[in-house]
Amino acid sequence: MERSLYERLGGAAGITKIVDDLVEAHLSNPTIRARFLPYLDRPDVVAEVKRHTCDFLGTASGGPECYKGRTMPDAHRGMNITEEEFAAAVNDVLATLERNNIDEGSRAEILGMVSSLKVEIVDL
Ligand code: HEM
Repeated sequence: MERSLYERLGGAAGITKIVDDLVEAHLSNPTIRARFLPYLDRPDVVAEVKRHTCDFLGTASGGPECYKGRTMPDAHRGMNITEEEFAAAVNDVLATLERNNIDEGSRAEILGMVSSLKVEIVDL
């Protein structure tokens, strides 16, 4: 039987590493870094958002986690995130997965999931 996406991401430990790397990638990405810089003064908030993002990925990939963060529209409402910013964030996701040796099929699955969320995140 094929391994679940959760297993292919390396389970809880693999996902934690991916989310840590993703935040670093966002902070180095000129298109979106300004959105995340203010959080550097709030390590408690960063920890909470990271934990939510791990649970979000865990829940979406078939792991035992249960996402208890806000809905995507609630988390991003009022930010006026542009299509360009959304594309930059997706690029960070794909580059981070590749850097963590996640196979191409799994990367394509995540690209599909993330792309489907665009209407819940952009222009709110
Ligand atoms: C690619 C699709 C995206 C997904 C799957 C996603 C997912 C998430 C998740 C799960 C959270 C945590 C929500 C919570 O703690 O309740 C979050 C928060 C956040 N996201 Fe996104 N996001 C995406 C795109 C973006 C983009 C494009 C930006 C900005 C350029 C962005 C900026 C933020 C910020 C600043 C927060 C923290 C909000 C706060 O705590 O006030 N996100 N996102």
